[in-house]
Amino acid sequence: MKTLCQAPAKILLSGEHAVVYGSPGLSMAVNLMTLCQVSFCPQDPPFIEIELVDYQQKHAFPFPLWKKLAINIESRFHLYQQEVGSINTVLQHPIDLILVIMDHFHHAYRLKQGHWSIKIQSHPYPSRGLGSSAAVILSLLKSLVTHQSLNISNTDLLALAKTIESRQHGRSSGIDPTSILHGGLLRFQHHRPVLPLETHGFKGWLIDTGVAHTSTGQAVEAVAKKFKHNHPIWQKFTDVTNRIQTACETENGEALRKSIAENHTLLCEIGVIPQKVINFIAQLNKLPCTSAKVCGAGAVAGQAAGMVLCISPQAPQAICETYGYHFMPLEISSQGVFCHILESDL
Ligand SMILES: C[C@@](O)(CCO)CC(=O)[O-]
Repeated sequence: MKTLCQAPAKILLSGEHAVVYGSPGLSMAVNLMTLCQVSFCPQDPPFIEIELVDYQQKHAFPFPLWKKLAINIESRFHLYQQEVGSINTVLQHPIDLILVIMDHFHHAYRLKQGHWSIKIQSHPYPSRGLGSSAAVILSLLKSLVTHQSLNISNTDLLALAKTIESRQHGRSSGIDPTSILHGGLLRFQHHRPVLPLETHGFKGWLIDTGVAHTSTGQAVEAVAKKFKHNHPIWQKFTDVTNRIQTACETENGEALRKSIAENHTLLCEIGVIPQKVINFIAQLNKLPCTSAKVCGAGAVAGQAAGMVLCISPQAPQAICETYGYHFMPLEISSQGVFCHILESDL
């Protein structure tokens, strides 16, 4: 069998970092696709071939080697959990994420023995807070589920995706995989059902400030050191998220822009927005009917912070040109991850 799975990217309208501490978050799936092509041949000797198109890498692992490498990664994760190592020591190479996905899938559902061939290609904006790891995780898990004809609930799939994403983020709230699985705009909160929301005539732009100098895991780790679980800032995030949700539901553009600006201020307070991006957003916010915020984990070092979401009727061309930033219209993906069967076994 041969399959092709497509997973959208995600942006956060509100609640990044705060969701890790139980606050609600609002996330939106966007039309920047990660592609995962998988073929399986049961007759061949057990073997996993992996091509990472973005890194121009091809790897091949006999089953015992893959399992040994996966055990090493899990050991590093346990050291991180015991506060012996930093989160960045866990997944050390792009291939490590794939090995961990295969390993966790195998433990949960037993990977079929045979020749697996996996090819993954992300959209052109990785490491910008668009949920690239979650898109890789879900597109590959969905591929394996399709190949093995498994009947797995969304809850079980998301629990597995969140466990795997923790190897990348340290603490994963699960908002990125949830958003990528469902598509559209949704409200996410730990221990609460996911609430799909209408997008109405949501108009915005995505502006690329460049690859964040620190990973999502490092940003989450740095925030956790300064802001504990019971810090009052998380309630402020909750309040602003509720206001953004109401503004979306009532199509109140002015209230939406005001709350997006408040959310940006909170992100500055927790220290995940570099000064250059703070200056840039201040310029954007001076334009009529415009407000902007970083829409992923941000960065705790360097000058770039990944993607900025700019809510505005007009394209932010002049200011982006001054900063040398590329921008594009925001395109919502109403559909979450989905798989096509390119060749069946029959
Ligand atoms: C920074 C964070 O809150 C959002 C990343 O998109 C991490 C998470 O919730 O897993």
